[in-house]
Amino acid sequence: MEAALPVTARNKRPAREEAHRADAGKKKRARYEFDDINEYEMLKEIGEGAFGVVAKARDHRTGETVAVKWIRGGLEGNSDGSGLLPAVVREAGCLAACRGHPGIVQIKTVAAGEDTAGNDLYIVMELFAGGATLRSELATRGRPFSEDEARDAMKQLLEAAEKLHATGTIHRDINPDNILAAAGGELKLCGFGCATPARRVGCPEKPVGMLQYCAPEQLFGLSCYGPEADVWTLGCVMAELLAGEALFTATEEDYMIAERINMRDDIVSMGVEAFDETMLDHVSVAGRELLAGLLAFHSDERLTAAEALEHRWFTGEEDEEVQEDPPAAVELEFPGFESPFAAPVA
Ligand SMILES: Nc1ncnc2c1ncn2[C@@H]1O[C@H](COP(=O)(O)OP(=O)(O)OP(=O)(O)O)[C@@H](O)[C@H]1O
Repeated sequence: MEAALPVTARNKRPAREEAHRADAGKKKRARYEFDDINEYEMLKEIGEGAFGVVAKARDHRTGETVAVKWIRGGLEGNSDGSGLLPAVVREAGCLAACRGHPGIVQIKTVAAGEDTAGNDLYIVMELFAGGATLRSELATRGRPFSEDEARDAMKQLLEAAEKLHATGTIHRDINPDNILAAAGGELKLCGFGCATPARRVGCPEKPVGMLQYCAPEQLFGLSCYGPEADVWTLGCVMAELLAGEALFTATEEDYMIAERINMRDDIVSMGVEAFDETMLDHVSVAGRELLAGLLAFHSDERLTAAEALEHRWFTGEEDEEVQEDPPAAVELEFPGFESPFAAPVA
């Protein structure tokens, strides 16, 4: 950790209300209404984000305990959309659009402080008690989720994704580190730093988010992708919950080497080859069928979050159907590679 969060005193100065944007050397002013970070007393660091730490804090005005995500240099932005400010505005905007949904961490406000650290911004959120993530939860258990537990978790996550996608946003960095987990099984999606309005065209060529969870269309470097990319990552999360291990295990270095020598096919194949098919043998036919729908190689064949929630793995409509008409083996088509889900139907 490079620096500790500043412990602020109450009401040192009024809130900063103006952000400065550099525009080809000359300054432009963009007006944002920010809360005053000096109204919050930082109590304890509870997590680390890409641009600063997340801390438990108290709002002096209300006495409420909140989570404050510190974004170093958050006020810096350029007119071409680069820099952190546009990203913070996107993150805060995505969170604000999802306000009220129980599966998404709730934003309260964005704060700045003239006298704390020049260009820094702070996203103030509801505090999700416990500080555990799905990653730490899996590590603590030391065993996979049962199918019922995985169903409960995936329902919450798919409902959160359904809401997010309905607002026209993609998260692009769903992975077990960005899913907060409470002891009772309640989950909340966080880590919206890569979130962006869902666009079919104009996404950056380089994949964002953790590469092991990136959809094939991102890994292939396509510049057009949408909410289907989040659905793929949710498929990776579902497989990880049921297997107790990550689905794709190629390292960032493996991916980088493959990318550098322009072997984009290898980028995906490395992940698939690293996957041990037997890890999901115990999963029901309906569960494997849903996984295949979430992990459809071609994005236009992938289920949407809303469609996935209608799947019989959730609705429980499978038993009669299975007895009357057993479904064919669930297969995933990875061009050129054997399907990891071609296990025989139980
Ligand atoms: N509202 C919250 N309540 C409790 N803990 C939180 C909250 N938000 C984040 N955390 C903790 O802080 C960690 C980092 O969260 P953050 O949102 O910064 O994710 P990130 O993905 O690292 O950041 P970024 O989205 O900027 O890349 C989380 O893994 C979690 O442990």
